[in-house]
Amino acid sequence: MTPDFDVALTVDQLSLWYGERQALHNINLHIPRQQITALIGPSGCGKSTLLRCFNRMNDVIDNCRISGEILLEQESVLHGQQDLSALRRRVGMVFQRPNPFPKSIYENVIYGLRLQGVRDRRVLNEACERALRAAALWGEVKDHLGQNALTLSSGQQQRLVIARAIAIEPEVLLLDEPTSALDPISTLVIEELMHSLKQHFTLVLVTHNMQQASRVSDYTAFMHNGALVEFGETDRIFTSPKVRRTEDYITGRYG
Ligand SMILES: Nc1ncnc2c1ncn2[C@@H]1O[C@H](COP(=O)(O)OP(=O)(O)OP(=O)(O)O)[C@@H](O)[C@H]1O
Repeated sequence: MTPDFDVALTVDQLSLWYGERQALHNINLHIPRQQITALIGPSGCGKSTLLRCFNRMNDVIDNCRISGEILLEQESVLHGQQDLSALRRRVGMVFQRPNPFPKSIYENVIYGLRLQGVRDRRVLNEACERALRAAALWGEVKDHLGQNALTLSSGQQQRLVIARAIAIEPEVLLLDEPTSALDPISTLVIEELMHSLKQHFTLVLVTHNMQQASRVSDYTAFMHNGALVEFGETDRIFTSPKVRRTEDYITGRYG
């Protein structure tokens, strides 16, 4: 069925196996452009596995086999001529634990641009400021960009990692439980940040936190046992789910 929104990613009959064990079962899903889509579901249901398919992070896992297709703006992600580093420039990722490099704040942010061969100091400085502003960190770090990134608080480190990811202007940003290692205040800061980032990027968020999914996401996909059970606008999923299993999960009856 054609969705009534602009599509950034199309998942078409996607199945995935780790060795003999099937972890994703025939997933069909459209991820809306410049919106936040939350992937929710009980532990082990395949949320992170699906997220990792979007930038082919599963490629490094031995015995991982995939069938079906994912399209990024109509181009094949899984097959075809897609170059992995080009794909990952278009589809950035932020993990559960902040993982800045043991370098200065400045060098962290411009890391991807340096890899791309950008040398012009003015271009790098502007990109650094732009990314830090977009990641709501500029005000806190602008006077000590040379400081080692590991001296920042975890909440600041996570915003720095987001700045690093967006400095190269990806189309899609994948967020795998980005606040689960953070305190409630840092969590709220990142949630507000996600809200502003969707003006420029498509966000896909894996979260265990139902309040977070309902607070920040526009669309929600509920997964169970490797299958997509239900997808729709977040307000609808949380107020009138069509499937009993979704209702049981979001009302805390299991998971
Ligand atoms: N590298 C791997 N090798 C083998 N099996 C894996 C691997 N990664 C995940 N799995 C299995 O695939 C299934 C889905 O895991 P996945 O991490 O995607 O679930 P999840 O919904 O993100 O879970 P959680 O919420 O606990 O992070 C699980 O049964 C898990 O044990």
